[in-house]
Amino acid sequence: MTHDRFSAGPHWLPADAQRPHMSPAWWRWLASRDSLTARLRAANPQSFTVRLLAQGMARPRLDEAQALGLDPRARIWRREVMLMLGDTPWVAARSVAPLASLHGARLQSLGTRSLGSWLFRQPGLERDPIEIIRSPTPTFITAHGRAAPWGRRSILRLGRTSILVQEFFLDAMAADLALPSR
Ligand SMILES: C=C(O[C@@H]1C=C(C(=O)O)C=C[C@H]1O)C(=O)O
Repeated sequence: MTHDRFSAGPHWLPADAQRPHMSPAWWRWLASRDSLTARLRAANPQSFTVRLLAQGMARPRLDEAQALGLDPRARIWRREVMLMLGDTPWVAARSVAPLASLHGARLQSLGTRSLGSWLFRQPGLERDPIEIIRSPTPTFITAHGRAAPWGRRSILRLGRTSILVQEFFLDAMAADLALPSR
């Protein structure tokens, strides 16, 4: 099975290394360590929904395997969603977890409930440092919208379960929030 690739532009960099290249408005979205779902719901409670694009076993992308310290041939669980405000996709998210680390975490049964709304309720949740990428173009979002200038990722840890959560902000969100071009 070929690895899913995307032209990632420069590599994932620590948030602080990218901070000088972005506006404060983008920094507030990219660097927040709380739940993105909660922030989107606050932006428009009535119309936030999760559209499930794909979920199940797969092979990691090379950058995902490297972030999770996995052999690229390892099988992982992956979930791809669009976070919607009304009919508009604002964020494309791809979350990846090593199968061996799931330990019964009820990720498969999430459906269109937000991963974050479950994760951030778990006691003892830990979040690794956030990394940011400039101009990502992950293939799974091309049919649903154009990526805005930034994407972010971090590993969320719950006991022995590690989930690499990647969020790619879309142009429509930038337009709706009148966010600057970078
Ligand atoms: C991690 C969070 O959950 C959000 C919801 C996701 C989902 O439902 O698959 C994936 C990533 C996040 O954008 C969050 O709310 O911060």
